[in-house]
Amino acid sequence: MTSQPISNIRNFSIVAHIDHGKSTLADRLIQMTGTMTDREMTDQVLDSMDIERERGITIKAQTVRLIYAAKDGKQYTLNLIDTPGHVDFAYEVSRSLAACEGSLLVVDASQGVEAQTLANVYQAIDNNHEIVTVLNKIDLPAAEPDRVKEQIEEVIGIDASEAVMISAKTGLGIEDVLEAIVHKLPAPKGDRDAPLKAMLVDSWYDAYLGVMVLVRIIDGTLKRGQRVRMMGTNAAYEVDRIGVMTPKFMPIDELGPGEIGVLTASIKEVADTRVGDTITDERKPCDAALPGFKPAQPVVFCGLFPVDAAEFEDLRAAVGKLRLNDASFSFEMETSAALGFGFRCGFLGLLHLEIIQERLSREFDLDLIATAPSVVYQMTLTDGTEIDLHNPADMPDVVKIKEIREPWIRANIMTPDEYLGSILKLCQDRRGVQVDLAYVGSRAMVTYDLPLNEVVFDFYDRLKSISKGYASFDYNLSDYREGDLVKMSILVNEEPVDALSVLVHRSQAERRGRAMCEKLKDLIPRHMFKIPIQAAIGARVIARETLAALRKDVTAKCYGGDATRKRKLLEKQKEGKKRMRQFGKVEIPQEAFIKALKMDE
Ligand SMILES: Nc1nc2c(ncn2[C@@H]2O[C@H](COP(=O)(O)OP(=O)(O)OP(=O)(O)O)[C@@H](O)[C@H]2O)c(=O)[nH]1
Repeated sequence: MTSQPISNIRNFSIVAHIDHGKSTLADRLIQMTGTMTDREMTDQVLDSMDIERERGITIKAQTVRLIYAAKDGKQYTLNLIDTPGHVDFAYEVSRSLAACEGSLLVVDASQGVEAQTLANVYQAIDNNHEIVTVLNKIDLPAAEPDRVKEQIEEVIGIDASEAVMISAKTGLGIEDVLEAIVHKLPAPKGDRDAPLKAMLVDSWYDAYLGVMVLVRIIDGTLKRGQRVRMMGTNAAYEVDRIGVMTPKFMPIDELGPGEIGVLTASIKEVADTRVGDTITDERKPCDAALPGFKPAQPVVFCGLFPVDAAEFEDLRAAVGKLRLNDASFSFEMETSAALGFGFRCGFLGLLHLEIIQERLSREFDLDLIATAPSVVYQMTLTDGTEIDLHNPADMPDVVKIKEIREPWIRANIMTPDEYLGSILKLCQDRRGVQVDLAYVGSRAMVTYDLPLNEVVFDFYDRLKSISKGYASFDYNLSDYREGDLVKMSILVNEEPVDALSVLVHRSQAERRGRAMCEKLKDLIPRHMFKIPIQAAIGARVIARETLAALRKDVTAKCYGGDATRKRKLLEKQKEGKKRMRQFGKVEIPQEAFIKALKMDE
């Protein structure tokens, strides 16, 4: 591949609300520019992980270089950086955007602007992007392009009169998108003769090539064999390979200013690379690193334990493997009185947590118990020590605590008018503080400050069910605020089950405690004896349920009868047992740990 003049390069990303058609459009662009043959196109090329495809969400940002012969007779190199479509990965999104000069704003013409459309497009605008508005799904009978254009102008405040109308599904209008990219988005700028300055945009692990690092060259050139230094981690490497993704890796000799490509350099783990870091020449470094470098911080933690204690080593190997490819996932060993050996894991957010759990059970075939997700609390102790608490089980004695602070988020919710009342109530119940309420046509746009603690568990599920799926939600971590938080323990048959203890706001403790006891009463099977289930703060019991004793043995009714039937029943019971955990004399099913925490209001 010959090197292009910088004026023929366009770097762009696609910003959209989930499901508005970002991946479908990306695939069409790849197909139209002949980068791949139809046979090579799997359903959606850019979302390559199984779970991503199944759930239809983009998790890891990927990139692709397209060669487009435009109507003006010139050939252009278009670099598309795919951004993850979820708030958990906000920092990755911000770095991907910082690597481009423009964005395609894709809006579903039948749905209009949603919460994530706003969050993402504002980020693009913050990065000084030129924006090309694309209205997708105009093939749908419900499409209302004129109304949506108006809405975009009104809500986002950008000119939508020249919006490109397309159907990514049928292929209509895709060439217009390519022309708009070439003519409306600016070419990158950069100085070829300056020392190398490149941004580390993303990294991932490839089974054949090892750790691959996606870079955007700002100034200078990057060549094979060059010695480079990462300015944030201060590690130095010799570059083994340079290439571009088409979307397959294709080796090239050199990357110049404005270009986006990939390097490999015998880097052992993805964790050795930091998104947002600046890469420079070891011998002739640039003066200053790029601004805005911020290592990813886990915000949600939970314990993961094997159902079968013998699988602990398998779990250790599995989390180690996942970490190879995901620097933002962290873990350390943990022991629980109730659950034995496991790991305390840190995640960027709830979706991230769910993805990792799912991968562990699916790809590694592990049966896991996950404890209640918890946020990171900051504490000041009476002796002045500051600690970060990741696990409610490690909560210091209350007399030693001077102050507890919890993370708050600013949430944007967009919803059809008719669900607004219930949504406001939900936010209010979760200790929310209303910041703003505005209308866009018949849709309400509410901004709330909420404690992350109240959102982590099932806020999103509740929001979706209240609004029949129509409300959309987006958030940013804002600050830490002091809170009157207490540790609530759950006792089953008088024994505390540490994996079920949670930190709650004092005002919510009784309600949460009662709900958890009621849930557990339904989730724990009856035993031969009566089982008290209690919620307590310190020594004070705040809620109690009693699970009545079971009278008969399951096989009693086939006494003297058919032996096969009896064996089958026992086997069935054994199967059930595998998913149970013994607590003192009581067996608690695996599913109880998560289900007990869900609130049906
Ligand atoms: N009718 C119609 N459906 C479309 C069109 N474009 C995409 N879709 C469908 O809309 C759904 C979502 O499309 P995706 O491309 O996966 O959406 P996305 O924005 O990439 O979603 P994330 O990857 O989760 O961010 C899929 O079922 C697509 O088949 C279109 O132009 N017309």
